[in-house]
Amino acid sequence: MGSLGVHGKRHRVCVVGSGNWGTTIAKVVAENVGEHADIFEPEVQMWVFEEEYHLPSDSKHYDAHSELSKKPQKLTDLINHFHENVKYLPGIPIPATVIANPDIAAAVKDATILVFNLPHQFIGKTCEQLHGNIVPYARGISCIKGLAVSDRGCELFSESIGQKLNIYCGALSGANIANEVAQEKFSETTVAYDPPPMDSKHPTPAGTPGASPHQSQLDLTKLNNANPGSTKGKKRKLQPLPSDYPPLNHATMKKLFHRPYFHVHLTSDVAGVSLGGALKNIVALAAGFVDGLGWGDNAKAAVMRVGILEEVKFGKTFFSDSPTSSPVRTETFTEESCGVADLITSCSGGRNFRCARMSVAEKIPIEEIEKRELNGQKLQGTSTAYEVNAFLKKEGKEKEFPLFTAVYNILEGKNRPEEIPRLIERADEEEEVDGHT
Ligand SMILES: NC(=O)c1ccc[n+]([C@@H]2O[C@H](COP(=O)([O-])OP(=O)(O)OC[C@H]3O[C@@H](n4cnc5c(N)ncnc54)[C@H](O)[C@@H]3O)[C@@H](O)[C@H]2O)c1
Ligand SMILES: O=P(O)(O)OC[C@H](O)CO
Repeated sequence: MGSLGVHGKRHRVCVVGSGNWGTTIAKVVAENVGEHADIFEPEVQMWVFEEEYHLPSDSKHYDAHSELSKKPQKLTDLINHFHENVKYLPGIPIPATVIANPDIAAAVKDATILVFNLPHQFIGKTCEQLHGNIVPYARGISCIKGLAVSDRGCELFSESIGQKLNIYCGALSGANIANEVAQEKFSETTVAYDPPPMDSKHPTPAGTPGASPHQSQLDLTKLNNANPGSTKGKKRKLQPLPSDYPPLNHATMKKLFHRPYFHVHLTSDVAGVSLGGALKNIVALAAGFVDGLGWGDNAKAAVMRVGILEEVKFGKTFFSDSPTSSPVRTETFTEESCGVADLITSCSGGRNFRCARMSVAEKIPIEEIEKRELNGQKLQGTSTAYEVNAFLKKEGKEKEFPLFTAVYNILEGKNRPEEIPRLIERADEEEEVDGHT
């Protein structure tokens, strides 16, 4: 079972969610905890939103004589029997140390590291179920690509999870199409982790990359800040991690997520990492729309160019003074996997891109394509486009984000994909052209 090293206790990890990416990350984490038995418990719990699943006859596990194949079975039973998520990540073996658990309270029991990985529309309800069931000194990492928009404003999921559960939560995001990572094809990712220093016996020295201006604070008390893109919550104090656990710092996070085929870069820019992952899904829809028209790579490059600029502008406008993490850095979008690299991969082969392309090419609503093509997986771009638009409207800034606004209006049927060039045309150039005519 491994040695305890110099610390009395080891971290127990639970992955909250078990979809296409949730299962992939559970695989990554399980491989790593097995290699770092002095830091982590060897078993990884994976909470599964239980459902019945009937093995398709083309599954390699299908056996006409087996009870498991004759009728629908609980997905958790199938995952634990075959060590494969036969519905959401078929064909990929996962370590036997990943335990699929339908009971959320049991799955998170005693877990000191909670990895949140489920479609963003389900996180609110899931946090309600978690409330009161986690250890108070647990720490989180959100792998969710989306934003929590409410009448309180626009929050990062790392912030909203942190608020709801009174824990610190960082973020993981990158150019990471799940199936490629699951097949161990080389990818990079970005992990943002910027907790108060009490968890780390070796905090990042101030003034060095990865250091945070907030590392001298033990509590997250600036939460009534006037920044519209920040959490406007109640004051809260974090529970320190007991000293008999290994420290939870950048080095530990790297040991948890880094694989030879999945390279992790650590940063403290939680807002930048989260925003890159959420907003690129809107841009991927736009790329799919123009591709669905048959317009080719130049058109796609044009929407990607405008898209990355709107991502940075959104971050700078609304998250320049995040109370719970360092200010957004432009470099996070340009230099890290979670920025332009994720935009490129998502606009090449992501689900949002592919479904938007089919929707335009076949003239079928994207929700129908999602149901037909994704076997229960969820698009994040469509709801994010609506949520971001509601927030921009409230802030009176729709016109300042023409691509995000165009995607929303196309989904709403108020504009057509063919209008994208006009909708994203730069105002100054329109004036110059007018002046010459
Ligand atoms: N799939 C990818 O390639 C990928 C890569 C990186 C990041 N992400 C992000 O990771 C997050 C999770 O995506 P995913 O691909 O794992 O999910 P997914 O798209 O495969 O969604 C299916 C999951 O949703 C769950 N679900 C359905 N109804 C539910 C409910 N009512 N409550 C709770 N869960 C419910 C299902 O059980 C299943 O686990 C998303 O924010 C996504 O953007 C996905
Ligand atoms: O398939 P998508 O569009 O949800 O994108 C998947 C990942 O986010 C790509 O990094």
